[in-house]
Amino acid sequence: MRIIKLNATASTNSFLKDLSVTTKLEDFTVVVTDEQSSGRGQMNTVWLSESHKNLMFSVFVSFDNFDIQKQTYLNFGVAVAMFDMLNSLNVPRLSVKWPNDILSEKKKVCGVLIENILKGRMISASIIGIGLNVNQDSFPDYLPDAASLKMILAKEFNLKVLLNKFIEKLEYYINLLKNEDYDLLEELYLNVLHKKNIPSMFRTTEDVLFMGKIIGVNTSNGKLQIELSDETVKEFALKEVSFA
Ligand SMILES: O=C(O)CCCC[C@@H]1SC[C@@H]2NC(=O)N[C@@H]21
Repeated sequence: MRIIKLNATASTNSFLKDLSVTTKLEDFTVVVTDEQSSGRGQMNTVWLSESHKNLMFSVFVSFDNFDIQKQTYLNFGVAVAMFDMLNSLNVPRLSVKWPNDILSEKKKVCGVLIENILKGRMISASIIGIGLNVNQDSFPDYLPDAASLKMILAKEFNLKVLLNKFIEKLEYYINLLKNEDYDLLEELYLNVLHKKNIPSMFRTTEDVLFMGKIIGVNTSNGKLQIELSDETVKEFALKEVSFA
């Protein structure tokens, strides 16, 4: 593992992606920063994080023969790695909200943005971007569902120690992925999936409300599978559905 420590950058994902174009990177090269001016989230959202208080980093992982159709398993591995690391710190009531938000006490403590470098139908490398809310004291009112580890556990954490612990876990789960241990990755992910098998109210993008329960994820397209009251199963892509 090689760690590149920056004081400030626009986005660690962008920095690492640019670096990978000009430099041959070894697996688990990490770019971590104290401050991000254009942190990016999923679906073109903005990732806001107080400088020096939280972890903002990206990890480079290359693949020999990794079909883009299997990328859901990479998502499983990254989410489970973060769950596992936080669980080892006794962070309470942890779950993974599909696809890869990590919740504690129903609040989001970590977001993941995976960006792939493609060669045809194959993923030649992935940039795994992680924003982990660690020592921030509060979040603005417009982010009512966000929290930090400090807000939940009432103590501060050393950022470097957490980063090292996570990379150790990530190496383990990426190994499972490279060994094509797909069923195990799916099982581990489904075991910690938020609201799995619990009847819940959902809202579609068209503002339609419906009852259903999450039963799994379609591993070939990454969509969330929700079983409706009449036992039919519907699949939803990111942003097509949310909890009501
Ligand atoms: O929940 C999300 O929408 C994903 C957030 C990912 C944020 C991290 S912070 C480090 C890395 N660099 C970025 O620009 N984004 C990711």
